[in-house]
Amino acid sequence: MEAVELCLSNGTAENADNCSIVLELTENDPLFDKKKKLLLDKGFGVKLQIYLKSSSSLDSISNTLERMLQIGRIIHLDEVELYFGEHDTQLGFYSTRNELEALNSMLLLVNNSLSGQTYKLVNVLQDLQEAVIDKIHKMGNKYKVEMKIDKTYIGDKEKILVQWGENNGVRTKLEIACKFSRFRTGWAGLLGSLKCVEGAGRGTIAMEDLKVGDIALEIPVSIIISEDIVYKCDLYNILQKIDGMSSESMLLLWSMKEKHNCDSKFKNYFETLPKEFNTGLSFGVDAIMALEGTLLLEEIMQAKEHLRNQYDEFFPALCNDYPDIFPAEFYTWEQFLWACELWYSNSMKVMFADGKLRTCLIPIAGFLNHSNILSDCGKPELYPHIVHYGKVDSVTNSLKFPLSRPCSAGEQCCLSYGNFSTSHLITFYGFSPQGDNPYDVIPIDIDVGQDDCIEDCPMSNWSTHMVQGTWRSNNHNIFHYGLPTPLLDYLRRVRNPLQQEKDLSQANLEIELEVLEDLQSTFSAMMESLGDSDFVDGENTSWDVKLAMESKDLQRKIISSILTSCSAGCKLVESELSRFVS
Ligand SMILES: C[S@@+](CC[C@H](N)C(=O)[O-])C[C@H]1O[C@@H](n2cnc3c(N)ncnc32)[C@H](O)[C@@H]1O
Repeated sequence: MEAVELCLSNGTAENADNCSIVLELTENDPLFDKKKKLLLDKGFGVKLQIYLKSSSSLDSISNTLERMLQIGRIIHLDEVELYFGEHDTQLGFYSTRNELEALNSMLLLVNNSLSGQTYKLVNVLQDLQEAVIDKIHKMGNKYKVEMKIDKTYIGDKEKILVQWGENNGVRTKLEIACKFSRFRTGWAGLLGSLKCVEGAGRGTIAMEDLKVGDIALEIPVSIIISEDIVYKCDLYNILQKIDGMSSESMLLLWSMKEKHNCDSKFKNYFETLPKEFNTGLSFGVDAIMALEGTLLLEEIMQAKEHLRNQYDEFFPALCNDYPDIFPAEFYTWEQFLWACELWYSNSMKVMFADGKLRTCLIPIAGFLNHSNILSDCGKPELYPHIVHYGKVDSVTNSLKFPLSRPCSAGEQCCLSYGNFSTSHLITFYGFSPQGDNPYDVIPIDIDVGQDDCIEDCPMSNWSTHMVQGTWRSNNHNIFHYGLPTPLLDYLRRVRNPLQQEKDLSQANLEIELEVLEDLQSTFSAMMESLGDSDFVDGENTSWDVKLAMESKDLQRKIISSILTSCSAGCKLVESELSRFVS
């Protein structure tokens, strides 16, 4: 899971009747040039100082917020959103994830500006704060999810862990549910749509109505499992002498032994962990065979090879040299894989008070599931309740999980593990999100040399190119075809480096045809390598083969959409070209 960092900075009070808030795109943003270009195109700079007067009316506050939001959205775009570059012109935003992050950054800026202001300015800032929260609420009404939980399913081990946590200073407004189903209300509810979540295992449910800013969960640093724990144990003296031994590897080896330790401080935590994680790293032979030709197969094989090399580096040497400290029965390849799956699927990156980022296991917080919601139009969305987490509060020496959007009593409270593709989620977390995931992209292997870069045009300079299902695009017109502009522009430039205007000249149209035919042949070959569609017999198919086939079908669906768009595009271009012939 990834921590989210803010890249906006806030300003200071100007005088008793004015204050300003500064929004800034920081230069260490890896997408700085591209975002800067977009900001300039929209008439903004990379730094914008917004002035608020104590006499500001509600209308002017609302306009100010809209302006701040336009900048905030661009600052919070991720690589995929920036590459595919389209935003929903009807709704006026890019994605629920982006909107939620932009709104919450605004809220943080306003909250920070509130301290130390004069009475009059506090009123204006509070109006702005309310306007932001109102926008967050309005977004949420469309996606209201209700959870049906059967409390008899709450397990004893989970109850004991929560009790242990509370005795050690954990504060929680969430309870653990072991089995639940959910159905959507709101527009979708009116349509009578019923959605069950299957296979998400345990999750966290709000015990009361939680507002934006409420702390859903607070974990003291003393019960967070981080590298500091290893430094205090008997393994450390040996591990520290091994060249290239990272703190992550030490933690893996520590957890393989600690789970057998009856006197462990974390015994209650280990008791709640599954015996098997069922991620892509545990796929059996049938599932691997079913994956032939897929990106998921590549991802799983690469990850497994890396882990196998790591295992072979340490074992059996450590068991042979120090059998008392590394008993062979605790350090089998299967146990190593279990520990890797634990750390991949349950760890979070945490910034500690000393400014160091450490990968940690966090008891109780480990029950938080990844947000995955279907919007009213059936589009799956990343819409987490908790966005900004992962930084230790140095005053309380605890990790807090504040709400970025409301969560009603009885609703599942989720965070985001990151903007991951389905193949990544299957490989490292063992699940495939519902419906169509915006991060399901197929990278295109083009060797983009330095000479190909256009210095003044950051939006055209991408070191990697990719495609996604063309059903996600709103623009299937000539010169677009539902395909990403950076890719099309790159392929056009390869054919004619001097092309400037996208007009309907014969030379341009001929290039369009070549580009589309080129893409068609690349993707036809990719489709062929996937073979025919497989039949899934729901009841008799194992979990891994089911996931493998789902993932293969998804890849087929994306490729098929590209082929359909290329062929529709060719027809459009040919029809324009026929004017020249006649
Ligand atoms: C950090 S744990 C969350 C708690 C977990 N559900 C449990 O029972 O221990 C991560 C695991 O939860 C499951 N999970 C999380 N979010 C999910 C989702 N949106 N859909 C399906 N499974 C999910 C996956 O198995 C994932 O590896």
